[in-house]
Amino acid sequence: MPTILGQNQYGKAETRVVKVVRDGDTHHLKDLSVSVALSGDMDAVHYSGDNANVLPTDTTKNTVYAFAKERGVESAEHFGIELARHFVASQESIHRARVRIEEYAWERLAGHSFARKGQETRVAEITYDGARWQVVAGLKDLTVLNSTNSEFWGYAKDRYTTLQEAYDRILATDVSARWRYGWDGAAADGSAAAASAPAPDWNRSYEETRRHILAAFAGTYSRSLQQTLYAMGTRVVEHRDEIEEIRFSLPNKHHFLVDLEPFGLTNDVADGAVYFAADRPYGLIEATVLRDGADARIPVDTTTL
Ligand SMILES: O=c1[nH]c(=O)c2[nH]c(=O)[nH]c2[nH]1
Repeated sequence: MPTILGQNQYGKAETRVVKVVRDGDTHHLKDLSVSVALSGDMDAVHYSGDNANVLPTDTTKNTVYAFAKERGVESAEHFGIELARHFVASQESIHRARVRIEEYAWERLAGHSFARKGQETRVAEITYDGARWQVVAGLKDLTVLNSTNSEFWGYAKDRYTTLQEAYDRILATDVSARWRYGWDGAAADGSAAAASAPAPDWNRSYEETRRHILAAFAGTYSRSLQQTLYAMGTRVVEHRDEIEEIRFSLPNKHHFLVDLEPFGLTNDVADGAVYFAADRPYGLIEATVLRDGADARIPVDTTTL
């Protein structure tokens, strides 16, 4: 044989598992990406396509979900130890298991509302034509999640609709928002004297707008992400006189309850539910909320800003 097989390993990479444990109105969240790599007696599958020693990668994924349900996720380390031991102990052909885990940290906004730890990106776009200013500020990658108080049902259905109605789902998004300030540097009499119209306190405005967005996200009982978007925009425009319009681009980061029935496990939202966090495709919900009478000037393709 002109070749021999060298080091090899296989498994499922980046299984995204979210576990929500409810303690009354206080929910506890674990959010992991788990990558399993197995190795052992794998000559035959490579040399001749004999799969007898191959525990499917699909099974390693299922095991991650089932273990999250049955054994819980006390820590990434402990969870990884349980998994690695299981694969080596239960399959004669597997001699080594490497489990890599990334854990995403969330900070609590309220009982069941969370923001991903790590600062979002603040953005600003300033335009000046020699007479007037336009300032559009915003943020992106502010990841938030409500582990309850979100429903989606009563939607239009056609022959291609398979989505099940949801009465208690996870609502998660990466908030991207752009807001336009009314300030244009003009004096009250309309003359373009930049010095005569005081500019807003940009830093305070940013912090307050961010705070209102988060408060509206956490405080809105949501029947759709569209409704939550409108509530966030309304709250900003109502509380911040200096802002004329705000535009959101919100990916709907779907979290699906994992079907654990094949493993004899129930997976109920009320009892330590395990979710599959899908990354794509995602719904993308976008809209502008305007002060009544304001011009819509924020470009529609805000993500290029
Ligand atoms: O909040 C939602 N809005 C939608 O428009 C939609 N569409 C969908 O499939 N799920 C959801 N969720």
